[in-house]
Amino acid sequence: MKESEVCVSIKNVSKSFGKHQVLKDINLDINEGEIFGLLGPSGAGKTTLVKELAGLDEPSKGENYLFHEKMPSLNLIKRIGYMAQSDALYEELSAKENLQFFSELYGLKGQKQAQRIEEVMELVKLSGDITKLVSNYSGGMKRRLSLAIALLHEPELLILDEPTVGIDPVLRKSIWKAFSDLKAQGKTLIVTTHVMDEADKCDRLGLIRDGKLIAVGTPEELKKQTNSVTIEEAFLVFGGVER
Ligand SMILES: Nc1ncnc2c1ncn2[C@@H]1O[C@H](COP(=O)(O)OP(=O)(O)OP(=O)(O)O)[C@@H](O)[C@H]1O
Repeated sequence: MKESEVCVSIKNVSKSFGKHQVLKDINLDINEGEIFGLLGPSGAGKTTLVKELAGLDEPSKGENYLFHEKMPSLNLIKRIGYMAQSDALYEELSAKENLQFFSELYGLKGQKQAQRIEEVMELVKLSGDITKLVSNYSGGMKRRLSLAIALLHEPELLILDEPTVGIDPVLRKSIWKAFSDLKAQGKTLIVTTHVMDEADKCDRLGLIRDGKLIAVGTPEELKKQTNSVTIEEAFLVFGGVER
């Protein structure tokens, strides 16, 4: 089998906000074509790390490389799709107008734009609500629209911060199916989550606690190494909690 190319390389990354060190010497490679889950409790540093990968923030120490280029880099913007934890949508516009606005930013025009808008809305099951104002969307619908926007320009790397928060289990399942279809097309996905059953669907996981990467491996490896039945249990063992 061909060795997969490294897509994301995090090298000795630390981040402090004032005196508060939020990321502590993180080293991690993520390969092309994998679904990589960043798992950790609230406040562990997941958002801080993915924001850096998306080019929205910079480390205090160390470097992040995407496609062998140091971030932040404007060259890479078109190759990345980023879905933030809080939805960055124009509430006073319809979903369609939001999609058109972001399409223009990515240089998608005319027939191609119309086609992509249709495809992504179909994927997140919002086609029937495309003309509604975003202010009339529910929280879960806004999440799905944000995901649709992140997918518009068919990025090679998707960075998704808690993509399924507020989404019901049936739809969550179809969204995870969409993730594995994207992976099958050769895309790379980085997904932050604190939902343990989602963690099991990732190819590999990075466990983050108090800004430290405490373990990396496939869900099976992590469970085996800790003699655990669930990822939740494995997480606790890696975090030093007595069972
Ligand atoms: N701009 C900022 N200024 C000061 N502190 C910050 C800033 N951004 C994040 N933090 C702090 O960094 C820590 C990590 O936050 P982060 O959002 O990365 O965690 P998280 O793992 O994504 O948590 P959650 O799942 O709740 O989003 C928290 O203590 C947070 O308060």
